[in-house]
Amino acid sequence: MTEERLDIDRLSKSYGDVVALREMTFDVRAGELFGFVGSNGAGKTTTMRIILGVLSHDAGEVRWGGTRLTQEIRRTIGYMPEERGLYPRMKVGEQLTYLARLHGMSPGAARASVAAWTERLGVAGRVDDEVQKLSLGNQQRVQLAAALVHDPRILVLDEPFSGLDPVAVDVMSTVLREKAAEGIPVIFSSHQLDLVERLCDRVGIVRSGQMVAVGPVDELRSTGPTRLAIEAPAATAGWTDALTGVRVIAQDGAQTVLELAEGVDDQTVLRAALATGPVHAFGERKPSLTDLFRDVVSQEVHP
Ligand SMILES: Nc1ncnc2c1ncn2[C@@H]1O[C@H](COP(=O)(O)OP(=O)(O)OP(=O)(O)O)[C@@H](O)[C@H]1O
Repeated sequence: MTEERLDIDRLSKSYGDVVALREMTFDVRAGELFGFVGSNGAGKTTTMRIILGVLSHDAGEVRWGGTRLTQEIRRTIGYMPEERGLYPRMKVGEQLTYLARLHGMSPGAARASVAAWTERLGVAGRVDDEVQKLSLGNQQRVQLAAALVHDPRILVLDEPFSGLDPVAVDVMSTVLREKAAEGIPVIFSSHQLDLVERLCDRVGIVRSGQMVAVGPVDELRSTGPTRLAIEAPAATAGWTDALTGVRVIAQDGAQTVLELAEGVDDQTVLRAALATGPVHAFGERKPSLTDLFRDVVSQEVHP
């Protein structure tokens, strides 16, 4: 396979007795923004660190364009580590130039790239300040600049949105979309599911070190059992009790959200709702990414 695609193929990793990854498998295609989600400890950071080569793994491999990742390919990855990786006492501009040079850029190209990215990310006025003098959000902007400054061919970002104000979230989102539009595969982890749902081409949900659902958000939302949202103001609690294969997911005032088992006829549910009095709304409700995530997490195995 020569397509420019990052293949994460059956990665396994244990830390002593703790199994962090169990044959983690997915791919990130050139030009797509891939959201990597999962509960705390599900294995996202471990996967990303293995992709980067800063952490060893027990089995499996990572390929780029069909070739097992070499150090040379890894040098072309732009990485934003979760623990962040800037030198607190080094000046922003010096640090970014140093990183660009480390990735093989000429002094002139490095300086131009630093100027362009600090401007773009709104920290151009801080290039002569030490990193530790910046607010956390601004440090994060610098951290993104550090991932981008060497013109990477692949972007791997561990929770890039955490702690950012809404304006910075917009800037970060736009930059990531642009990078994907340039044909770069972009993978990022996040717990901000609304944002992931809005931004990503595809999403992967991880549970206990395994990829359990992957695909475009719309596709994932169309899978699974049918859910109905019904607004019946006269209905009292327990109005669905007599219905077989019907589970109440949420009850909020006049609105009830139900999940139907396979083969349950929604018209039977409608008749039951009408038997309670007027029905003001009745329709299918697709789960949000947050709903899907909750479903996945509720099946979590705790070793
Ligand atoms: N250095 C380590 N030593 C021992 N166990 C570790 C180490 N790093 C991670 N783990 C364990 O490996 C598992 C996966 O952790 P990882 O940090 O990859 O999860 P995550 O999905 O990134 O979580 P979060 O959303 O909280 O950042 C967890 O059970 C964690 O406790």
